[in-house]
Amino acid sequence: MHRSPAAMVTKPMVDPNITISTPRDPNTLSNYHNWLNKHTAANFEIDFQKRILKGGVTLTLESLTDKESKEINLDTSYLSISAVRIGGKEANWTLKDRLEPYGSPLTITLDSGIPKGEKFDVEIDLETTEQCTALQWMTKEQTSNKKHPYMFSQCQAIHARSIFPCQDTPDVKSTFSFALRSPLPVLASGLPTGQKDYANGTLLYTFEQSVPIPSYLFAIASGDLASAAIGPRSTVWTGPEELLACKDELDGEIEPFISAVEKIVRPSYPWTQYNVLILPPSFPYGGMENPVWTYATPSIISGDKQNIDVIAHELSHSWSGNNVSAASWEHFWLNEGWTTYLERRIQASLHGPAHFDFSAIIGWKALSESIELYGRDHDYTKLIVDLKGKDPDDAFSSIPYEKGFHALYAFDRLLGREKWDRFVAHYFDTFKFQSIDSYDFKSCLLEFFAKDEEASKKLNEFDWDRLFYAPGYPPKPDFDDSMVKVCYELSAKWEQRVQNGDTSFTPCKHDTKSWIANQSVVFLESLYDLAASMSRDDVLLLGSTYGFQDSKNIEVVSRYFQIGLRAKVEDVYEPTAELLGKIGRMKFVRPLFRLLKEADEKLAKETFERNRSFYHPICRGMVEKDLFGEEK
Ligand SMILES: CC/C=C\C/C=C\C[C@@H](O)/C=C/C=C/C=C\[C@@H](O)CCCC(=O)O
Ligand SMILES: [Zn+2]
Repeated sequence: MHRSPAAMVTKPMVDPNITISTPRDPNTLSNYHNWLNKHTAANFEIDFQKRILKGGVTLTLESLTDKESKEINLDTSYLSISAVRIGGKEANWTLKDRLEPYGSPLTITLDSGIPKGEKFDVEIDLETTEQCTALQWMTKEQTSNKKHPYMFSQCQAIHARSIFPCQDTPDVKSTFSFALRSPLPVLASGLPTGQKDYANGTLLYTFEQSVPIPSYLFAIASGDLASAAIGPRSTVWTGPEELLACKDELDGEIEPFISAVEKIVRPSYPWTQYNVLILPPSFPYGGMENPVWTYATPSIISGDKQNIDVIAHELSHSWSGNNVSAASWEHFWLNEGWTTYLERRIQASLHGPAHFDFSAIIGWKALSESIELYGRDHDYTKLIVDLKGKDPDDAFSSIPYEKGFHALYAFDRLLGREKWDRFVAHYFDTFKFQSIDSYDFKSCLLEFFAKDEEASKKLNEFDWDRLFYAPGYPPKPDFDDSMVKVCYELSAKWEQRVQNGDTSFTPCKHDTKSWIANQSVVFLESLYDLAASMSRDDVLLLGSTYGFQDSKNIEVVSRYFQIGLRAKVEDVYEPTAELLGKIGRMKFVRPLFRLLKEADEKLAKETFERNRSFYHPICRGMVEKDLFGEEK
């Protein structure tokens, strides 16, 4: 995702007089070092009319101290809580003042401490509110067939607390049961266990997640959903009108991905089913690795199977992130770096090694854009970031993905593939079902090779401080550039034409004929700097010759619009505004809005206001900051 300087405006900091004394994770107000959430039972009615969830949660907590703590602090954000019970009796509780960006801690005071290891249930009755940041509610008019309303959640990074009180930290994992009443089909991040109790046009949908998961992997969705099989343990879910296109795109693709990862990691796929929910276009990310059901943007359904690498990525999270989890958002690279690495290993295994390098070259471009936007010395360009008092959403960029990938790929090359792969299997097996930080990763690697003199010498000489704390670019390896060479050769010809008026090169549709869509992406990205000097004729010729302007592949058409906006070619302004009303994936929306603002600020702001309710609350907030800064 691209960042604009406006998006980096610092938020009000937490009150310095309040100590957030939790080990490892500074982004929770819960005292999870005193109490540990072991199981979460979520019981909600999905009220489409009021746009709220109403019901409650029961948290099974274990005391981690021997009667020392009498206070339980849970994360909440914009919740309406009506009762808290322990052992069936009303407890003494209060909702403290809001502390940006972490919300209002729910403090429950006990009459007496609880012996270490003892477990008890805390029942909380609540409703979500209009300000909930985790849920998007859509009217039936906002859906594609306009027949039924729709709702879905996105809890990463710290939005679960706006659905239910919890220890909202990836350092805590609990099993989950879900009981969700709705007039429309429901999905959740567990295995389905049935539908029952028909009442007033609604059913109770139940799910169980017996693998402990962190709160950010809590996920629910409900709407007019249909499903089709896409593999022996996989189904795709989406609106009935979109189902066949989604099935065609994904059918038969999942099992080869799973087998490719299982060749290098352990344990085998731990979540029983791997299903995909294709969401409405306002879904703000490419994909979200919710267990059992990956949530994905419809923009990956491009009809050419060219964007299903997003699914390879989300599936890889089944091991990295969902099973072995970063203990705090400061070590997010452990989730995303490993996942990006595994995703590229899948591509190499299915399509050949050049695809590993091709994807890494595209990733390097995304990395450099993020680093340049933040500035090369910015703390958020480090592998381990300092998020004390910060909102993790503000630190999100391609950096943990790509710098994380380079950290791991560096060890792959340093140790050699055979040794490294032995460690990869060991790492995922050692830390399965746990939350770890970068230092756990380091000691695991050092210990694994302790008896291998050659490997251990290399690892001890390795500059770990630079890896973890140096801002800016990581060392750039030599990539196999066979797949990008043709793209750069064509862009060199365009450069000659644009800058030196060299008309001996006549663009022709055959220039890109044998390319895959991502080669067009590389080509367009390589023209980005040149775009500022391109004439209207050049831009229109580029779009019409290669069919970029009408491409159904959003990765391609959005890059083409970026060129047109950079060149200030008015012909692309309206089509850009139109696209911005059809897609809410921030990867596309934010750079397009930023460039549209530079080209035509009025149109950019009008386009945002017109589509305000279409965007997901996370995207809405980010674009608002990008367009209006602090002025709103
Ligand atoms: C150093 C950053 C620390 C923490 C950030 C953690 C979460 C941030 C948050 O904004 C949530 C991100 C969710 C991402 C989901 C999926 C991505 O893989 C999508 C990537 C962009 C895209 O393809 O659309
Ligand atoms: Zn990811």
